[in-house]
Amino acid sequence: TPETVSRVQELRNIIDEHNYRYYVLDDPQVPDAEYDRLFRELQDLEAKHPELVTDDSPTRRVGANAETSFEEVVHRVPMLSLDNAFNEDELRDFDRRVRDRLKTGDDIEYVCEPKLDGLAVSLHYEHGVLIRAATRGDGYAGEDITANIRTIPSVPLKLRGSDVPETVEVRGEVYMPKAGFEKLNQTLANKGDKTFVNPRNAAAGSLRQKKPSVTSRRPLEMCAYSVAVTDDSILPDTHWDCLQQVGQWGFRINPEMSKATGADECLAAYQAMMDKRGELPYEIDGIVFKVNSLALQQALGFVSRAPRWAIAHKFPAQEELTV
Ligand SMILES: NC(=O)n1nc(-c2ccco2)nc1N
Repeated sequence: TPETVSRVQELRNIIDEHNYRYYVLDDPQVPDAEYDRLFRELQDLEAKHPELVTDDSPTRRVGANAETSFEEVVHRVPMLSLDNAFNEDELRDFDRRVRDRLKTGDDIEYVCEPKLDGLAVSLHYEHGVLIRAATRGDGYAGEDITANIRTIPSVPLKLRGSDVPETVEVRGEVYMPKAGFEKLNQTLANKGDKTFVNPRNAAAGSLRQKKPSVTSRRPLEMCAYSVAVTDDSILPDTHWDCLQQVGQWGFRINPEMSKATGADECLAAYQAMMDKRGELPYEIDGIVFKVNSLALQQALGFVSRAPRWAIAHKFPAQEELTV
């Protein structure tokens, strides 16, 4: 009946918004019991009216009998790796190369992002619906891990809001928070199973599962860090504003992000991030500085394997620090 159809649609919108508040903003608006009641009502209605079920329903995160195909996916825009800076001089060299290439004496504004130590993924949305998710692979082609990615609560199955582009590709890092990693290893050890060496391996192993139902039981999260491809819809003209837009579409963006102008401020941001590294709930292995202006990014382009407009300034390896 029309009432059922509208109730199903209303429940989906309400549940999507609660998921966004809970998993992306870490700021739930209702107690879990209220959420569970709404979710069960939607499940019951969908069970009674299977013809109403759509792939982007919040009840469809773990595909019924979906198996991950790991088919090859060619990236429309290559997912290139980042060049590294290991010390202050190399960071200053990067900033100088940027200014020399742009033939400007002005200080450059950068966005400073913690470099999450997880797995880079690329998510493709058409008409606001998640169509395909792929690993980075060799940068030019990766593996299809859509069924597994769908099980991650902080990955929107449908972009939030009304003005979403026809096609958009959002890239980010899938990672396992430290607490979830410790708990998973404890569970594995209790079962006599092999444990993971670090959260990055645990995230990789969890995304490599053939069964999405296994992935869905792993504490994975995703943080978006770039928009790669869109139709001719207008994107903001700075990387920072693009990320705010991606946050509005329902993605988690990193709350530790900041802006810095010139090499000195970048180095201050590097030190500040290193100082707070221990208390972050996830592992990071550096800070990524990206030229904020998309026009300047365009002008700088990429060298064969890495963008000229970004650098990953790595921390000393963790074990060295603990010695
Ligand atoms: N791993 C990580 O957190 N990354 N990686 C990039 C990146 C890789 C290529 C362009 O940007 N950005 C961030 N925050």
